[in-house]
Amino acid sequence: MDILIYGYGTMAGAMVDGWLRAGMDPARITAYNPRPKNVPQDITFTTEIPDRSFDAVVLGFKPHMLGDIAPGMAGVVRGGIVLSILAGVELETLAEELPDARGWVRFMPNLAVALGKSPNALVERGLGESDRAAVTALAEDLGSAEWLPDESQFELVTALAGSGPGFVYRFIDALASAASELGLEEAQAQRLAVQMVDGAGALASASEHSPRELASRVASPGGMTQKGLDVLDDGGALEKLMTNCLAAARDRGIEMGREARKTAGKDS
Ligand SMILES: NC(=O)C1=CN([C@@H]2O[C@H](COP(=O)(O)OP(=O)(O)OC[C@H]3O[C@@H](n4cnc5c(N)ncnc54)[C@H](OP(=O)(O)O)[C@@H]3O)[C@@H](O)[C@H]2O)C=CC1
Ligand SMILES: O=C(O)[C@@H]1CCC=N1
Repeated sequence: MDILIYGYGTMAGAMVDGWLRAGMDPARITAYNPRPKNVPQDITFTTEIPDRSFDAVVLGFKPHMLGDIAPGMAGVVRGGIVLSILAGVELETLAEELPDARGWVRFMPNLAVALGKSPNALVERGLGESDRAAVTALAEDLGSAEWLPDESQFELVTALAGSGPGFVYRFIDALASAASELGLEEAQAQRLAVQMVDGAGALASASEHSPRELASRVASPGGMTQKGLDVLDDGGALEKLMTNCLAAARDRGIEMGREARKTAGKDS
């Protein structure tokens, strides 16, 4: 499968890093961006829209740009598979805007693709079995492939797994700032917070126990951790905060989908 990256920004660049890290032949990757970008050696880069089609085309631009950009993409997607990382943009909109493709996939990664550690949410229209297997392999090179049966929860999944690193980074930052506020040297607080989350995440991944169970294993009866957990749990504070956080992100995704349809002239 030869791949065109159409719009080489932060996320698409991280996907290329991940695929190369997983051993993909760089000759399979072409990247188009209207302005020059630093790209890994050995992939092909161009600031001109290629005049041929590709097996798969990753949409790497901003969601609201789809309506303006799609007409110029007919040639590159002809007969291929569209892999859209555009937040909020539905399969229906992709199929209407890029009708020359043979299949459309919403492929929602996060920035950990660069390390092969992203859960990648997937939902498709028009793929046969072998295309689906090929897309699964592309996702697994970047972490894992999580196919969804339909799009109904895709914005929520995007909030959790796509935006999620942003929420975790904010949590790490808050932990470090709090420790620094309470007297620890700032750089050391940040180092400790980052390494702690790294180890805790790895343990949660490897463990047979749920995160809830792991938390109670950390909290020795009558000890320090329980006192801290009591603050987070008071009135369901953390759970309420996270529910509001995910709902706000999800709802923005739904709104962005509407905006993309409007820009594409498909909605009022
Ligand atoms: N950042 C993240 O963690 C995630 C992002 N996404 C999705 O990834 C997409 C890109 O986001 P992100 O990487 O953060 O944003 P960036 O701004 O880094 O990337 C957008 C890219 O689109 C390029 N671009 C601008 N105009 C055009 C055009 N006419 N044709 C082709 N490319 C164009 C930009 O080029 P230039 O810089 O030269 O203007 C830039 O390289 C979004 O749709 C977003 O929803 C999905 C999951 C996670
Ligand atoms: O913030 C955004 O809209 C994109 C989608 C998921 C992560 N970044």
